[in-house]
Amino acid sequence: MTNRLSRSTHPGLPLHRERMIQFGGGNFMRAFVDWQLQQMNNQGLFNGSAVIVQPIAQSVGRVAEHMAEQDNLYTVLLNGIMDNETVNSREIISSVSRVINPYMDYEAYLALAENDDLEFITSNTTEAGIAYLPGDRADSTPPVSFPGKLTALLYRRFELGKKGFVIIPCELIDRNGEKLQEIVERYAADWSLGGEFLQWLKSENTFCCSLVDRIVPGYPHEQAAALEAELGYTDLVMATAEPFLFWVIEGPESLTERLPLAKAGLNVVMTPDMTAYRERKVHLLNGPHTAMVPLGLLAGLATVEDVMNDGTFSRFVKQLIEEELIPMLDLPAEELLSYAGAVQERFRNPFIRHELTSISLNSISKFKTRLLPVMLRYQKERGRLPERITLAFAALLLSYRGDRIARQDSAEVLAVFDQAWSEPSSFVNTILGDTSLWGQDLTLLPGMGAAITAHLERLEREDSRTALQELVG
Ligand SMILES: NC(=O)c1ccc[n+]([C@@H]2O[C@H](COP(=O)([O-])OP(=O)(O)OC[C@H]3O[C@@H](n4cnc5c(N)ncnc54)[C@H](O)[C@@H]3O)[C@@H](O)[C@H]2O)c1
Ligand SMILES: O=P(O)(O)OC[C@@H](O)[C@@H](O)[C@H](O)[C@H](O)CO
Repeated sequence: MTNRLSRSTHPGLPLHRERMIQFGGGNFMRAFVDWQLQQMNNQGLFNGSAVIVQPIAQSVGRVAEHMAEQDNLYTVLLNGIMDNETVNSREIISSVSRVINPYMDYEAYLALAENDDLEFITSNTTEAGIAYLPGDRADSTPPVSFPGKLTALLYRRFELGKKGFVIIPCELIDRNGEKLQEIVERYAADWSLGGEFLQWLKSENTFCCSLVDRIVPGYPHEQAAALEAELGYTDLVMATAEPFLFWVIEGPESLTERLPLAKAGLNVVMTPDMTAYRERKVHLLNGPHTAMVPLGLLAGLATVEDVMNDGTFSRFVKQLIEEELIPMLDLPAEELLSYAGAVQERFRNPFIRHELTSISLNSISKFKTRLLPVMLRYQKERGRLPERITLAFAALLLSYRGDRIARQDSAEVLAVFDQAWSEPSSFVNTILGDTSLWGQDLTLLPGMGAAITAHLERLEREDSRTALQELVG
């Protein structure tokens, strides 16, 4: 039994002044944003830490408690192949100062507004976090939603007559910075915070849209005991990640100096327009992830690596990318092919276990943003449906019957499926026609109903591997 990681087991690790407020202390943020702060600190380029704010009442995975027990230290383990070299690094991250739970200590949370050193705000509260919650109140301690909490903090900062923040959300939603700003302004209006505050919000604060990319499977449950022996200490919040990292920030040129990520050698791009980067990533990385999940799970596969090591499945992924996704994107084909090649290498990473079930969370909304737009464009341009996306779509609908694989989605979405599956003969029509799921009536798409019906029948008759084999050869 080893000792718990702490500043006693590792004396001498630097303590930095707080320069960033970070909403959400999940695996991703700790292995992405805080890991990057650490790299800048290692080179003397930032000399700052992040103070994490817990965005919801419950501490997911008891991260807040474990961080406190470990003096806010934790380990990031990077495993993979980078520039043809095997990377297996372990680093103790000391760039988080503390975790504030605003549900337990709201005053400590609001007191962040007093600290002039704090100039950046980041967040990852999952796709669900950047949302307007009708009825959220200024006098709740704290307001329920993340944007509500942020509005309260910004208002306190304004009242103190201090400068604003550079705000960089990392949630995987399109135009995340703009959406967050929109909701903060809506609360400012709802809560009658006044024209001067609105003016300060706009002129003193910069909301940047951003796009993040790093695969972070998180806590290595299966290897935890072996790692503990290797590291010589116990760390209940260590996180595994791939070495690859990419962060696109749509922000002013001056940010390059203030947040010297690129100077520290990190793969970070500051750009006035991130649209092309977003399309490339969402459709060529997240899209195949979402397509492989139901097909892989129905065939009994467990991880992304299992999918890539299976001849039939990896052919499916390659064909999906090259024949159905890339031709529908507007960037130069050569650049897309090179990115897609790198993505498939990352999917093959032999050192990390990326569970299909962890990607499956909220698969319906993921299908809508990651694959449906490509499917619609393909149908429009080619006059027929893309076969691979359509088969994956059918597998997804089947998986939402809930009898063969476990579903992870909101109660509303599951209720729609339960209702639709209760009448199997009309299921296809009901589900494709549900505009709350797809934003449009998919029964109107020529050939869609018939294709989905045929695939569903086939997936019931044969397993998904056989169905795939017929398709990909
Ligand atoms: N893990 C990855 O490989 C990866 C890579 C890129 C992006 N992401 C994104 O990061 C997000 C978080 O992933 P993770 O691996 O850190 O997960 P995680 O479960 O470790 O952390 C989730 C975080 O979100 C917060 N949260 C959960 N529900 C919320 C809600 N309704 N409102 C506000 N906050 C909420 C939790 O408090 C926690 O801080 C994912 O949704 C994904 O969009 C993950
Ligand atoms: O994180 P999610 O659940 O939104 O999506 C699952 C994966 O597609 C995603 O985490 C990717 O691994 C990540 O976006 C890579 O940067």
